Amino acid sequence: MRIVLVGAGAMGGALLSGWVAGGQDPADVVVVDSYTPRVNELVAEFGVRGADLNEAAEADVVVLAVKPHQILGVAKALDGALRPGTVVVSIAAGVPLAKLVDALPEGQPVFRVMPNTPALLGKGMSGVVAGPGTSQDQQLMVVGLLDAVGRTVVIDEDHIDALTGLSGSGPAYLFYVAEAMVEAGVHQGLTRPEATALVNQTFVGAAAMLDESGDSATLLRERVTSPGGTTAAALRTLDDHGVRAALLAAVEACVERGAQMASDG
Ligand SMILES: NC(=O)C1=CN([C@@H]2O[C@H](COP(=O)(O)OP(=O)(O)OC[C@H]3O[C@@H](n4cnc5c(N)ncnc54)[C@H](O)[C@@H]3O)[C@@H](O)[C@H]2O)C=CC1
Ligand SMILES: O=C(O)[C@@H]1CCC=N1
Repeated sequence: MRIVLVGAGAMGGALLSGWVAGGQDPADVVVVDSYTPRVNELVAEFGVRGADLNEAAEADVVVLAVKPHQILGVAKALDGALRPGTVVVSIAAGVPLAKLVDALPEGQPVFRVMPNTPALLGKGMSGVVAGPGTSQDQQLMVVGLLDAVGRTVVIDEDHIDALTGLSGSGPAYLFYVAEAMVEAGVHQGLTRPEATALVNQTFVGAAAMLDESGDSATLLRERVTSPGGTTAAALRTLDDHGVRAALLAAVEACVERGAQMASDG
C-alpha cells in the first residue's frame, strides 16, 4: 500500500513505526512534516521518503496526523494533489467528518479514525468511522491499515468521542496510574528502578490476564482480593479517595472536550 503520512509527531510516528514493523514496505511510505529534522530522523530510522503534499497524487491513502486545529488547513492544501479515488484518513480528535468533507475536494473518500500510541508496538486500538459515500473496499483498506498496528472496531461517529475517552486517551490514564504507583513504592523505601520494574511487570501481567483469560476485570480483581487481606484494605482506600468516581469523571471530561473541539471554529 502506498501511504502518505502528513504529520509525523507522537501519533503519526507511532503508526509509521508499527506499519514498518508489521511488514509495510518503507519505500512506499512518504512522510510530510513541516519540521524537517523530524522527517530526516524518520528517513534515517525507517528508510521512508520525505516529500511534500504533491506526493499525495501517488498515494492509495493519505493519513492526516497533524493537530486538530491544523487539519482542515492541510486538507484544503491537498486540493489539486489528490486523485479522485485517493482515500483520506483523519486521526484528529474532535474534528467531525462533515468538516473534513467540506475541506476536501467534492466526493473525496474520507474516514475518521481514532488510534492510540500502543500502535507503535503493534498493540494499538483504533476506531474507524466511514465517511459519506465510501465503499466497502475502501473501508476494508482503512481497517487493514489499522489492523496492521493492532485491533480495530468500526463505529458510528456518535460514539467516536466515547471511544477516545477509553482507548484514544486511555493509555495516558494507565501511565498516570503507573507513575503514581512507582512514586508510592519510593515512599515505601524501594529504589526507583526497583519500583519501576515491579510496576511495569505488574501492568504487563495484568494486561495479559485481561486479554487472554476471557475473565472480566471484576473477576480478576476479586481473585487478588483475599477476604480481610491486604488488597481489600488497599481497594477500600481507593474507594474512600473516590478513584472510581474520578475515572468516570475523567472519561466524561474527555468526551466533553471532544465535543467542544468539534464545535470550535
Ligand atoms: N498522541 C496521541 O496519543 C493521539 C493523537 N491523535 C491525534 O493525532 C494528531 C497528532 O497528534 P500528536 O501526534 O500527539 O501531535 P504532535 O504535535 O506530536 O504531531 C504533530 C506533527 O504535525 C507536524 N505538522 C504541523 N503542521 C504541519 C503541516 N502543516 N504539515 C505537515 N506537518 C505538520 C508537526 O511538526 C508534528 O510533527 C492530533 O490530531 C491528535 O488529535 C489521535 C489519537 C491519539
Ligand atoms: O489528547 C489528545 O487530544 C489526543 C487525542 C487522543 C489522545 N491524544
